[in-house]
Amino acid sequence: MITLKQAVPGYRGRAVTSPLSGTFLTGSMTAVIGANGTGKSTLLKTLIQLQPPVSGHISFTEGSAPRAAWLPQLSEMDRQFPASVYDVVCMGSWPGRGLFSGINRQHRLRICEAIERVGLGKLHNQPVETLSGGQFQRMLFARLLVQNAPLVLLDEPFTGVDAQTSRFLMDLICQMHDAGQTVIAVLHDNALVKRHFPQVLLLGPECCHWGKASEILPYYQPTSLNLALSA
Ligand SMILES: Nc1ncnc2c1ncn2[C@@H]1O[C@H](COP(=O)(O)OP(=O)(O)OP(=O)(O)O)[C@@H](O)[C@H]1O
Repeated sequence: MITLKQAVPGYRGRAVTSPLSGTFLTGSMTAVIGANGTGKSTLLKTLIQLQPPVSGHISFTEGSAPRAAWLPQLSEMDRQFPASVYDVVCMGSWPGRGLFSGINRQHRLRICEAIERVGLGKLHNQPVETLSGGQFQRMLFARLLVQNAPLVLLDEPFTGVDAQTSRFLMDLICQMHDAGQTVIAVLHDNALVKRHFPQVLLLGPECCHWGKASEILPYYQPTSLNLALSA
């Protein structure tokens, strides 16, 4: 469980949201929605402790932050990185084995299973720079599967991805949730949120709303600009 008490995400003392109070229950599935620039990505970075809140508190039931897997926005990823699909998915096993220890048979099996599961079975050795947008995102999901972290943070996971792959990746997210992982995802598609996410956190310039999707979604209609930017 992650509890926010008047927590304000921001940069170098400058708030980007109004104060947030509420709880992400263990095993819950929450969509973070709101217009561009309302602080959705900044909130995820704050939850994963890449930066402290400007004010207020974030506490964790276990005492310290749970192990987290983070899928950043596509625009923050280096797609020219000289590595293969296998290399990138392999990075998901670092938290379990340490950066400098070798990979054993079990790790290799887990990595290969994840690559198969996302439908990239024939592309193990494919250089990352040659992947399509959908293949790239599938590879990052394979890395999330290998990480198998209790907390999964997804920042616009369907950006640049075709409808079929989006549906496939959404299924994977639901499977993570069914397996007990806590999922927090930034999304711009209200219909998708309504279909799959029981909880919603709506960030706005003046105030924020947090609760059941059915209660929060009527407060927010994404503009065509938001949808275009997230497509
Ligand atoms: N590294 C940074 N340093 C300072 N300000 C930043 C930094 N990154 C983002 N910001 C600012 O913080 C505010 C919130 O940005 P953020 O990316 O969190 O919004 P967002 O809701 O995720 O937007 P979008 O939907 O467009 O991705 C914006 O005004 C942005 O300019």
